[in-house]
Amino acid sequence: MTDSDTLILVNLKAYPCDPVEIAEACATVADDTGARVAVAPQAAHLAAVADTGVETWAQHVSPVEHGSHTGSTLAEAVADAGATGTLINHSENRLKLADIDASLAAAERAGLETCVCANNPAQSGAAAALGPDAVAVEPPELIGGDVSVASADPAIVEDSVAAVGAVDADVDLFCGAGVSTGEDVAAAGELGATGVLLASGVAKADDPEAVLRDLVSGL
Ligand SMILES: O=C(CO)COP(=O)(O)O
Repeated sequence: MTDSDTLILVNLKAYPCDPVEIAEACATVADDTGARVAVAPQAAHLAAVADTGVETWAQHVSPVEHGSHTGSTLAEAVADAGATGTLINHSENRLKLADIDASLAAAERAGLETCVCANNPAQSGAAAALGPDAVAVEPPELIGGDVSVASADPAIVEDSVAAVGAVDADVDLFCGAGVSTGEDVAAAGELGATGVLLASGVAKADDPEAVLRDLVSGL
């Protein structure tokens, strides 16, 4: 990857890390290098993370509007807290097809950038048909592991790029699972991805800033 628009999205999931410390490291590395680095914390930490100045994403928005929806993650509330984008249908928070569509509508209503996650090329193409800004292919069996999707299963990335491009050339294809080094980022770019999603490589690191500097070296 050589494009500074390429996204490195750090999903903090529910890891026991300090979201503000990681957000500050991401903001520092983004400022120093011009790389696009974003953080997706727990919903309750969105405002604190956004206050660091880093690009902030939600991990999920619910397929609802304002109203009687206890326990939901309202897209407008996420945007008010400072998020500018959201994941939808992450492998660890799968939705029904109609709910992916309604979550996309909610995110668009709130002005959020959208990335729908998928397991494989067929799902990637189907997700692209719903018109998100991006689709992220993340093979569930590689999530949380040490081997990056781009080296363990390059065909899944290339085939997802093709599947998404065949449906809608305006939809970006990101990839994720096991990404933790600049080499992994470079390999993903060579396969046609314009962004990477990663979690454990940064959230579990002793020195998140050092990992981030290595990651952006692959752009
Ligand atoms: O699920 C992921 C990002 O959304 C990937 O997680 P890991 O980077 O821990 O494999």
